Amino acid sequence: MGEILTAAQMRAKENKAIQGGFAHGLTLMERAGQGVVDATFRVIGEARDGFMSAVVLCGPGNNGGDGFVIARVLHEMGWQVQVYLYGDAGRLPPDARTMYDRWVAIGPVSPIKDAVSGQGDRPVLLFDAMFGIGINRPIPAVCAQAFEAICTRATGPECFVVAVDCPSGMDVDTGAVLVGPDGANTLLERTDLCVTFHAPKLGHYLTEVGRQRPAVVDIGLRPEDEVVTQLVGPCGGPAKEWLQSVTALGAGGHKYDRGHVLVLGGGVGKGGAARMAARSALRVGAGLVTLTVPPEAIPENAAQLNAIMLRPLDGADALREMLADKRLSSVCLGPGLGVGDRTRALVLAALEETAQDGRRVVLDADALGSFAEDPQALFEACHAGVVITPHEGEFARLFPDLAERTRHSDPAATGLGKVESTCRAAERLGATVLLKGEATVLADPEGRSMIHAALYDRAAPWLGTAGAGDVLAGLIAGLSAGEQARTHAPIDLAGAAAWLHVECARQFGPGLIAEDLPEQLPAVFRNLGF
Ligand SMILES: NC(=O)C1=CN([C@@H]2O[C@H](COP(=O)(O)OP(=O)(O)OC[C@H]3O[C@@H](n4cnc5c(N)ncnc54)[C@H](O)[C@@H]3O)[C@@H](O)[C@H]2O)[C@@H](O)CC1
Ligand SMILES: [K+]
Repeated sequence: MGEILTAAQMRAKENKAIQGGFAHGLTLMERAGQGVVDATFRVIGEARDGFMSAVVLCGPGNNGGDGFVIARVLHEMGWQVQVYLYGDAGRLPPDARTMYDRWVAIGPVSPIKDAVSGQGDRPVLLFDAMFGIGINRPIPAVCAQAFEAICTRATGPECFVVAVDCPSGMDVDTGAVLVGPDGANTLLERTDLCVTFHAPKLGHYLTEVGRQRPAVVDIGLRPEDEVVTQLVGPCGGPAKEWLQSVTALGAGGHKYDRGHVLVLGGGVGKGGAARMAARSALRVGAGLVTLTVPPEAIPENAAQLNAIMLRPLDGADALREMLADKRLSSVCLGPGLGVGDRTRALVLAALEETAQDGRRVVLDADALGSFAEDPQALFEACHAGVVITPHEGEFARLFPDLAERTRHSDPAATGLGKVESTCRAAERLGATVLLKGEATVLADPEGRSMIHAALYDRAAPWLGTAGAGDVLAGLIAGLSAGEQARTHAPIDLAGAAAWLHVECARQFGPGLIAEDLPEQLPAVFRNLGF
């Protein structure tokens, strides 16, 4: 899994390298600027004769410093480069000032307001080096206007927009674009490629910044030595190797080694969600799956199930008795269970029975909805083996204060990014939280956090379909049941489930309905080389 940083972590890393004497700020900036140019040409290919024009928009901080390096590197390659600066050159920070001086020995710098008229030809390349990780308020209107005016100049080729570190105005911790009262910021939507340094930042995987994943330039900083957020996935290596340890599939062995999942289902006519969860648990590798439902719902379920076993369940006491059998190695509650007292009692019974031995419990949908009036009761009962899988609405009902502060558009000092609020929720709960979305965020009470982004080359918008969440809950329960699960933290299993969920959707393609997801798993595993 790859590592992703907050702005503060990136700054700390740079400061440590510079103060520790491992790197000079100017060297880092030189590598950053050169790296942006290299990454750009890797994507667009070599320049076409006669169309070698670029514009670099530089800001008042070190992001602007990168811009002056970019301008110089392009000039040395024979490009015609126009450079615009927002702010006063006399107030640039020292490294950026040095890079400015090196550029002005080569070519002119115009004030950014000169670009607002839209005169001149559109350049082939437009570099946004106005603001990077140092932005703390919306970008000045003149910067947004100059950018837009260049993109919409009347003549010239379509320009390819490169965001240096991030589209200016993006808060890299939350992925939110800071927009002032005086205008729009079109930088995010117009960005073709974002090139960042050392490691992606959270915002790059909470929001799409460009038409493909951001390019990451190695500027010579050391790898992470502290806990940082991880990006779920095989991260360059073969997916099979990564999944082999997390799933029970590599193990072979007896069905009992692959665990026994208990899924609780709802009443008559409400059984589809739990059946999909159960089927997903079985397909993803659990050895056995039992669905347990109110006695009156047995005939309906019996008519639908074959490989999945079926047992009647009267209520919470009966569930306690059932869970006294420790061979039931993970439990999934919520899909189609119904909101209300019965579900509350079932959840509390399951949590109590599993608290001592750390058996894994997945709580989704109605299992969470049943605690909307009294989240504290859920917090008190949860233990480290639990994974909750709320969507944003369910999250807001359990953690109203955190949700309020996470509203995407709120860049105020009290705002929280999705990652930070999920971490706080996990801490409060004492259990793992998987907050669903295009960018799914996971956090556990040990302080680990992950993002699983269904963005860029892993976008699967058709996954937003009824019942997809029930499948995800079943996948997590299925991965949590086997012997192998004992050596993995719940967050790692939940992350792998989220990855497989999206992989199924991507391999199936548009037209997908939730039932297709577990049926796609065999092809997914086969294509991965299992
Ligand atoms: N030596 C280093 O520290 C390196 C820094 N790098 C670059 O430096 C960037 C961070 O540099 P900085 O910390 O200087 O921050 P930025 O260049 O992102 O911008 C901060 C500057 O803009 C001002 N500012 C913020 N919001 C503003 C607004 N709305 N209106 C007007 N001014 C505003 C701040 O007061 C500050 O002067 C990174 O994103 C990266 O591009 C890279 O060159 C790698 C090496
Ligand atoms: K930028």
